[in-house]
Amino acid sequence: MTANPLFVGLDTSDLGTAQAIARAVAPHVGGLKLGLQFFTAQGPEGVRRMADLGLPIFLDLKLHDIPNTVAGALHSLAGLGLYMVNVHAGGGLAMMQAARAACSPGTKLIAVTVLTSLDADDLTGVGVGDGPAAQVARLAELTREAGLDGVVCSPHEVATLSAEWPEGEFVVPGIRPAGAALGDQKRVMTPAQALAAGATMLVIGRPITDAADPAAAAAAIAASL
Ligand SMILES: O=C(O)c1cc(=O)[nH]c(=O)n1[C@@H]1O[C@H](COP(=O)(O)O)[C@@H](O)[C@H]1O
Repeated sequence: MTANPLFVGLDTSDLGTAQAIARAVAPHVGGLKLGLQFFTAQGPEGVRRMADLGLPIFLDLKLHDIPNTVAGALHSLAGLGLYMVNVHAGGGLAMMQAARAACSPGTKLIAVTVLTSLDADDLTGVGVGDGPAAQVARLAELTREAGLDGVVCSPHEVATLSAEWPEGEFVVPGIRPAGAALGDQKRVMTPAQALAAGATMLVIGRPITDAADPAAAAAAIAASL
């Protein structure tokens, strides 16, 4: 874990916006998380520009494809000096093993278990009848077997998982300060609750980026930990 576990999620298509928020919150966060919206608009060059700010970068592309394609994508990312990248654990053991082999040695590789925007009803809709906790546990076990560094899970599962996998990385989105708008998130807790439950990284986007004063919002969250 980096010294400060708070990574700000910069979900914007605009490089200038991402740079401005990153500069404002830099004193209060441990790193930057760039995702699909940023990458589809700005590509690897945009990632390099963000890395110029000097903070660790978690590139959240949630890769999920056949093993050969995922491995190829990870080879393409080599050279960006990333702190962390992710794949979907639902891609299966062989895909995760191929990802492990292709990922740069200095980059942490983690797997998304069950998205924090899904609840038990949503899982039933995709054929998983026994709820988020059971599905997260199954996928975390598969992730560990594949030799990855850890998982993305919601704050609701992290206590059980971190007790069973003490050296694992537990990246936890679905974080909402008390009273904050949920948006599309369904399995949530506050930053302090998620950290106490065992998260090694907190990913927080809109509660910081949509605030009138992102620096103050990030500072308040950091102070609450
Ligand atoms: O892998 C992720 O980062 C991720 C996994 C997950 O299950 N849920 C989830 O919200 N995320 C990401 O975490 C960020 C959360 O953003 P906010 O909901 O705005 O705090 C977004 O950039 C999501 O893409």
